[in-house]
Amino acid sequence: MFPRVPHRSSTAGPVRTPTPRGGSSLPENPTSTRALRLGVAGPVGTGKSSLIATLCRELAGELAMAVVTNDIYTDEDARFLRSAGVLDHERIHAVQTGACPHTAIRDDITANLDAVEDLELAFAPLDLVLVESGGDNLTATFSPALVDTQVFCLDVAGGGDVARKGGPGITSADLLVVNKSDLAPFVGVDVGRMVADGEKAREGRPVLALARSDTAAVERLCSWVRGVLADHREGRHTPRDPGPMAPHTHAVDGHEHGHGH
Ligand SMILES: Nc1nc2c(ncn2[C@@H]2O[C@H](COP(=O)(O)OP(=O)(O)OP(=O)(O)O)[C@@H](O)[C@H]2O)c(=O)[nH]1
Repeated sequence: MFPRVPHRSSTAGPVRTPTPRGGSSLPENPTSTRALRLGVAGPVGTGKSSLIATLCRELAGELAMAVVTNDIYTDEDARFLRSAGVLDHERIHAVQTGACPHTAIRDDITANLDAVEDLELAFAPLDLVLVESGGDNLTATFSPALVDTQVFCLDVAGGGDVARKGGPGITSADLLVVNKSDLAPFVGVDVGRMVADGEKAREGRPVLALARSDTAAVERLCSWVRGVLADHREGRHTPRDPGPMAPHTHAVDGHEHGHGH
């Protein structure tokens, strides 16, 4: 896809000179920081790939972007994004985790960090790299060593009570998205209630009700990304760790392995 490059430190350092881009309301990159790395996590099927496709569609005209996807056994999410035609195919890199998705975004981030850094070098200067986690459960969050900021995605069809159930993604991701709000009338969910539950759990951190067909909500999502990117460029953004998942075990090939996290 593109040449492998030596592994570099992932810290936000002066690795590039900014390129002004037409149409962006963002300030130029005064500190020459590397791209903002934005993770999108959440349970299976909540709309992570679609949210990333929407961000690419809306922002690729003003920001230089690339995407890393994670799937356990396939490259299906990368193929979905390539077929959506939202970015050049080479800017979308698939990581096959071969294990539970949180392993690759939190416990051993090497494959993802390599993919992010390869894209940043191959397409320098990039403004924004989106990293999609494989679909996991309510406890999966990104390591702050991999991404600078993270979105946790729920969807209304998963049940109106999910935002109340807590877990580090819901309570502490930088943005909680209550996705597919257009489906709420069909599944008997009160989106306002779900958003209020999320806000209560998050002590003021933002919650956004989103549907890809809702242009006002999509614009709010884009504005949030622009705001975090501006903070990142100005050195005002500090990556936060939403917190580890609970210790648990997985049965693999007849034996179990545990995660202490
Ligand atoms: N109605 C509606 N459907 C949506 C929306 N966003 C995504 N979907 C649908 O929800 C399904 C799952 O969307 P994906 O984007 O593949 O979800 P995902 O979280 O990436 O899925 P995994 O990678 O398998 O975990 C697809 O059928 C999408 O078309 C939305 O805003 N509204």
